[in-house]
Amino acid sequence: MDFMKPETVLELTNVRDALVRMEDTIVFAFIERSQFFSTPSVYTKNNFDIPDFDGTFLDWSLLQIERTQSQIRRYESPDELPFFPEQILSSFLPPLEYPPVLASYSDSLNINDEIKDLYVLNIIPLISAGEGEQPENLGSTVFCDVDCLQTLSRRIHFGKFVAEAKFRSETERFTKLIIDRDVAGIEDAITNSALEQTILQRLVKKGNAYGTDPTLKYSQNPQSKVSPEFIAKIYKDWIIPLTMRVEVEYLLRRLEDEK
Ligand SMILES: O=C(O)C(=O)C[C@]1(C(=O)O)C=C[C@@H](O)C=C1
Repeated sequence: MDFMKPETVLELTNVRDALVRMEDTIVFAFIERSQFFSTPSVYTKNNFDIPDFDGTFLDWSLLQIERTQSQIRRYESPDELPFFPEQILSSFLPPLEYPPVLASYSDSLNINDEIKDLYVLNIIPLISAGEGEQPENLGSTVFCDVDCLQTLSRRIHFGKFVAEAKFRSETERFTKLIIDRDVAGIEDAITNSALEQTILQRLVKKGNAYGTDPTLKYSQNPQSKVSPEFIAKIYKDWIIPLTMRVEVEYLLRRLEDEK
């Protein structure tokens, strides 16, 4: 996929290849986070006395990182969406002129708040080293969280590219479903259960392979760092359903923007 060449972005096979590649990034991000305990103090609002800031240490860190990364043009890329869209900065570098691929309302479809909440509530308990915290690891923990959140956000919002590719290849079918506001029909049209099964099975294999020291492969009991079953569960319960939600929400508005 090359965002300068829209035809490559609108090819569903290319979009799916990118999603497969992101599995690696997500599995490794979870493995990095698994070194640390759950660390509740970084997710508790105003637990630390942060000057001029009302929120959690995670929020503060994420915001500082986004402000820096916005200046190196991270959010000009059509596949990156900030958690704090109102507070990012513009870059001193020349603006990037990507040819538009997605509909004009695409940036306003942003479910990052929801992704952050479910990450803290549901994903951390499954991937962290256990309950509790070590005071010397607050920064390292949050750094891993930012990585996990950015990669989850990119993966889930990639649903927009999936949806655009599907809309263009079956415009008539989707146009009818959109006019009828037929959410169940849209869900049905975008679901590929066989592909989901393949993804979940591959994740268990990746979790095992990436999370285990390869030199211990033939030992009695090589321990994987994050349970491969939990990785598959996180995809099944949250990542895939939210990707589909993004697809549906994107499609429901798609006729506003007939190009
Ligand atoms: O690849 C697709 O067609 C998608 O819609 C993406 C995705 C996923 O999140 O991986 C979501 C729903 C489908 O059932 C299969 C896969």
